[in-house]
This record gives sequence, C-alpha cells and structure tokens, in this order.
Amino acid sequence: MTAQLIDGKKVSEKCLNTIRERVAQRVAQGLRVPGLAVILVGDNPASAVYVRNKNMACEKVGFQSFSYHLPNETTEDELLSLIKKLNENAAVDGILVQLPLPPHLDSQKILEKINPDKDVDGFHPYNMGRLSQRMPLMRPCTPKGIMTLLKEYNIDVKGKKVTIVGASNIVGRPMALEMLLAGATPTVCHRFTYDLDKEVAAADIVVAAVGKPKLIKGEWLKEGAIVVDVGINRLENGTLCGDVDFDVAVERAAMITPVPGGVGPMTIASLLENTLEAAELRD
Ligand SMILES: Nc1nc(=O)c2c([nH]1)NC[C@@H]1CN(c3ccc(C(=O)N[C@@H](CCC(=O)O)C(=O)O)cc3)C=[N+]21
Ligand SMILES: [Mg+2]
Repeated sequence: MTAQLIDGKKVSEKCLNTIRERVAQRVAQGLRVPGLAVILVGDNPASAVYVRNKNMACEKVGFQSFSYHLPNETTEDELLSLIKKLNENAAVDGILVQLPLPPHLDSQKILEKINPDKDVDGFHPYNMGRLSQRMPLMRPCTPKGIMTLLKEYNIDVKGKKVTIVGASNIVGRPMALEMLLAGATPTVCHRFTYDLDKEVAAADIVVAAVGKPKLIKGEWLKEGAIVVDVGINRLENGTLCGDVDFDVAVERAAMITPVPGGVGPMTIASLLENTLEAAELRD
C-alpha cells in the first residue's frame, strides 16, 4: 500500500479563504477588522520564519497585524507591560507570545498574564481548563488544526485508538483532550513510556509530536494506519524532516501528512480562526 498524502497546505488555503470572506462581511457590516499581535523576543531564526508566515497569513485574510520584535535582553517587566497594553487595546483581538522565550523569561508566568479572551494560542490555564472540561473556547492551534484536517479528509476518529507521541503543553496534552472530546481513545506516550513501538503498533491513528527526526519507525505502524506528523526538524543539509520515518511509513500507512505542507500550515489557519472568533466574541 502507498499512503494517500494529506495536503495541509491545500486545506489551510481553503480555511484562509473562508476567513477572508468572513472578514469582508464584517467590514461590509461596519464591524472592526480583526487584529492579531505577535510578540517575538530575541533572534531565534526558526521563530523569525514562523512569525513572518503569520504576518503573511494575516495580510492574506485582511487582518490588522501588530508585530513586536523585542531584544533578547527584554526584562519580564518590559514584556508584561507590553502585554498589559495589548490587553487594553481595543483594536487587538489576539495576542501571541512566540515560544520559546529566552531562558531568563518564565513563559508560564507570562502566558498567564494574557487576557484569556485574547489568548489565541489557547495556552492560558483558563483555556486549557475549558478544553479539559469539554467546554472549549480558545483551542490550542496545532491540535485544532489537526482535527480540522482529519475532518476535511472524512476521517472519523470516534472509537479509534489514537497514539500521541509527545506530552507537551502545546501539542501532546491538548491533542489528547481534543481526541477525547471527539470520541477517540487516546494514549499519550512520552520519554518514560515502555515499548513505544507497541503503543504505535496498536494505533489506528498516530500523532507524532516529539521534535526528534524519524524517531517513529515506519515498520512500527499498523498496516493501514493514519499518520499525522507534527515534527518540523531541520537537518544539517538544510532539509526539513518530520518525527516519522516517512519513506517507510508511506508504504504501510493508509494516509500520511507530509513535512512540510502538512500540519504546519494548519497551525497558522487555526490561529487566524481563533483570532476571528475572538473578534466575534468581543463585538
Ligand atoms: N506561541 C507560539 N505559538 C505557536 O503556534 C508556535 C510558537 N509559539 N512557536 C513555534 C511553533 C511552531 N509553529 C509553526 C507554525 C507554522 C509552521 C509552518 O507554516 N510550517 C510550514 C513551513 C515550514 C518551513 O518551511 O519552515 C510547513 O510545515 O509546511 C510551522 C511551525 C508555531 N509555533
Ligand atoms: Mg499554536
């Protein structure tokens, strides 16, 4: 079997078009254009690429974007006073603090200062708590984007065994909550998991989010599994590669997301959806 590719780029463009139309409708009704503020601290080159992609996406859908590039030496007080200003700015619907932050800044403490209504990343404990109690408001972008992608390909997760590799606050944990909410049976694997290969082999759907190139071997997969690869690892030769050994996996899986062009663009589409929803909630 050779797997069908799940085209996240194509689906994300469809999402962006829908958002663009809804923005145009808002404007026609005399409502505000949604505003997204992105804060980047320091000069991590990968972060700069993502921030640029976000700004381009904002432009495509007609959002107002507010971009802050602060020096690496920014203090906690300086960052918090910017967040306070953006919390109070009526033109700003969404606030995103790009992670990772430089090590002298406590990201958890800072994320908790974002007004939960403007927390378009969905990382605030209020929004994580809402999701865990099956009353989601702002949903973390990568897991949300994955659910959208699966739905778009008519993949019903209800009753399915889903193995999630990685237990981070930004992907693995909220992914498990999204899957629970959708009626799947999720298993979350992490560095202390015994027999990772067996957990992967048991899965109808595998979500890999560990940030280790080709950690998940194609041979582990159940024949006909669906594979969602969240990893974006830059190799020494400059190419991107996922957390799944794609070349072998593509011969065993029924469907698989490529890297790039899979989950990444969906993360951005979800971010813009969240920003539009935040604007609608504040109208
Ligand atoms: N507060 C915060 N929220 C985030 O959502 C967040 C973050 N911090 N820090 C970094 C990660 C990573 N991330 C990506 C977004 C888009 C692509 C993306 O567009 N990827 C494309 C292009 C990849 C490339 O060419 O480098 C693709 O996979 O096809 C990837 C990764 C958001 N993140
Ligand atoms: Mg996100």
